[in-house]
Amino acid sequence: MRDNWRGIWLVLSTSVRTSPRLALLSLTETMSKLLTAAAPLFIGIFAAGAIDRDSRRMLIAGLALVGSTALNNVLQTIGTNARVALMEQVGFSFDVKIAELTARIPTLEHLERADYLDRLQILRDRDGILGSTLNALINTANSLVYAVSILLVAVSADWRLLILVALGVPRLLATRWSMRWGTVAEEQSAAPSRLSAHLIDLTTSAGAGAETRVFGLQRELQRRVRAAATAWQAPGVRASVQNAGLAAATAILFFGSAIALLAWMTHDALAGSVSVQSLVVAFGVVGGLERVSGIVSFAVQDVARVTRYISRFLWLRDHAASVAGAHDGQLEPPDRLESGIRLEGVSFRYAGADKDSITDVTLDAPAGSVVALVGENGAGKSTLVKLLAGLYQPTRGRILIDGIDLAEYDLTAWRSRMSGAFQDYAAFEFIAREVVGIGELERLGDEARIRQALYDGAAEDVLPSLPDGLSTQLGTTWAGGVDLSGGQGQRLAISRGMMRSRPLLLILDEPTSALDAATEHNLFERYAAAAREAVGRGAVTLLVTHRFSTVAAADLVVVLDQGRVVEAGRHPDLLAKGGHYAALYNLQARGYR
Ligand SMILES: Nc1ncnc2c1ncn2[C@@H]1O[C@H](COP(=O)(O)OP(=O)(O)OP(=O)(O)O)[C@@H](O)[C@H]1O
Repeated sequence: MRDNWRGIWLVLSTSVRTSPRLALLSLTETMSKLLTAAAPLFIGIFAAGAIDRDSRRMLIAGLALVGSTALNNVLQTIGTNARVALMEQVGFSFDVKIAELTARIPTLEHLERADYLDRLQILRDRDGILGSTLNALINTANSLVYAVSILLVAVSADWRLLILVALGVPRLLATRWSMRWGTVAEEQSAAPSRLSAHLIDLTTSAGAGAETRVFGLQRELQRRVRAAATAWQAPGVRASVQNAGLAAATAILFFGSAIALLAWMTHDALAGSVSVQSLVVAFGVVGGLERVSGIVSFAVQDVARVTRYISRFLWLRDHAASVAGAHDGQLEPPDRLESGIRLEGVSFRYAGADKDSITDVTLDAPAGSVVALVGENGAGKSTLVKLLAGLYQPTRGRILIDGIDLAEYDLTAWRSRMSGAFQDYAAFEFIAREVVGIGELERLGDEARIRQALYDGAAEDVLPSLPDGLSTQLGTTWAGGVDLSGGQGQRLAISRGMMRSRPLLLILDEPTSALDAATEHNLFERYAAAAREAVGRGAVTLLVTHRFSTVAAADLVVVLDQGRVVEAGRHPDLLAKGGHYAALYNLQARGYR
C-alpha cells in the first residue's frame, strides 16, 4: 500500500515539476464536472417554474443552464488540452528515465533474465505508459468529483434515489474480478509480446535476411509472428469480454430497478407528495447515477493499473539502486598494477541455471603478463571476462586486483581503467570517427588518437573504403550511410578498444573471429607491441581465442573445460605435457595442414 502512494506521489510530483502551468490548467476539467452534475438541477427548477408560470425562476434557471453549459465547454476544452499535453511530457520524461535506469544499471542481469525482461517489456511495450497513468489519475479525480456532485443533486431531489446508488455495490464488489482479469492478461501477454517483437525484428532486419531467405524461413516466421501476436492479444481480448459481460449484467439490474423507482415517484408526483422539480431532477440524474458505480469501479481499477505500472517503474528504480548499493566499493584503482590480478576459488552460476558456469577457478595473472584463455564452446571464457569486467559478481570466491577484492573498488572507476574488444561487439550506427572515438569519450574529438587506435586495431585500411573517410555515416538505414563487412566492423570495434591509452586490463574476447589470416597475424603483432608497452604499468592483457596459433606467445595459457581450469602454463610446457591443451592444439594444427 505504501508503494501505491509512493507511485501516485511520484506521478503527481513529476507532473507538477514537468509543467506547473499545465498541471494547474488540468484542474479546470475537474471544475467542469461540477457544472455537468448540476445541469439536472437547473432543468428541474426550469420545469417547476414553467408549471408555476414563474418567468423569473425560468429565466434564472435557463440562464444558469446555458451559461454553465458554455462555461463547461470552455473549461473542458482548456482542461483536456492541458491534460493531453502534460500527459505527453510526463510520459516522455518517464521514458527517458526508464532508458537511463536500464542503461545505468552496472550489471547485465536485468537484460538477460526472462522474468526481469518481462517486467521491462510491459514498460517498454507501450510508449508513454507512465504518462497515461497521469491521465488515469486526473480522470479518476474528475470522475469522483462528478460522482459526489451527482449524488448531492440526487439526494436533494429524493432520498429514494439512493437505492439506485446502492445497486451499484455489486458492481463495485465485482471490480476485484475485473482487476484480477486485467493483471492476469497483462502478465500473460508480456512474454508473447517480447517474442512477437523479436520475430518481427527477424523478418525485417537485413542481418537475418540472408538466412531467412536461404533456409526459406519467411513463411514459418510469419506463421510464428501470427501465433505470437494472437497469444499476445488473446488475454486482453478475453479480459475485455469478461468485463463487458459483467457491465451488461449490472446495467440490466440497475435499469430494471430504475424503471420501477421512477414509476413509484411518478405515482407520488401525481398524488402530489413529490414535486415536479424533484421528479424532473430524478429523471435527469438516473443516467448519471448509473455511471456512478461504473465511475467508482473504473477509478479503483485505474488507480490499481496506475500503481501496477508505477510499481514496475519503482521496481526498476529500486533494482538500479540495489545493484548500485551492492557495488558500493569506493576505492580508486591504482595507477599501475604491482602484483596483478588473481582469481581465488571463483565460481559463478547464472540466475535460474541449474549448474555453475565457472567452478572454483583459481588463477594468477601477474602484472605485465599476457594471458591466453582457451577452451571449447561453452567452456566459460566469456563468463570469466564478464566477471572481470564486474558485469556479474562471483557466486563464490573473490577477484583480487593487486590483492584487493574487486568489490571494494569503485566499479565505474575500474571499468574506466579497462579496455577491450568483445565477441558480441556493438555495431554503433554513428559517424566512423565516433564509432572508434567513443572508446575513450574524453578523446572523442582527438583525430590523431583515433587514427592511432585504427592503426593499433589493424583497421587503417578500412578508412579508404569509406566514401567520406572518418566522417562517413555507418548504417545504410541512415542518409548516405554505408554498411561495413563483418571483418571491417570487427576491426573498428577492436580500434575502439585501443582508444584508451593506459588500461590496467585489456580484454580481447575473440576479437578476430571475422578476420582473415593476414589481418589477424598483423593484429597480433600489434597486440604484442601494445602488451610490451603495457608491461611498464603492470597491465594485464587477457586474450580469449579459439585459435591456438595466436596463443603461443602468451606468458600464460589457461585451458578452461566446463567451467574449470584444467591446465595452465606456457605454450611449450603445455605442449610437452601432452594433455588437454596438446590434444586440442594438435587437432587444430592438423586442420590447417
Ligand atoms: N546469460 C546466461 N544465462 C545462463 N547461462 C549462460 C548465460 N551465458 C552463458 N551461459 C552458459 O554458461 C556456460 C559458459 O558460457 P560462455 O559464454 O562463458 O562460454 P564460452 O567459453 O565463452 O563459449 P564460446 O566459445 O562459445 O563463446 C555455457 O554453458 C552457457 O550456456
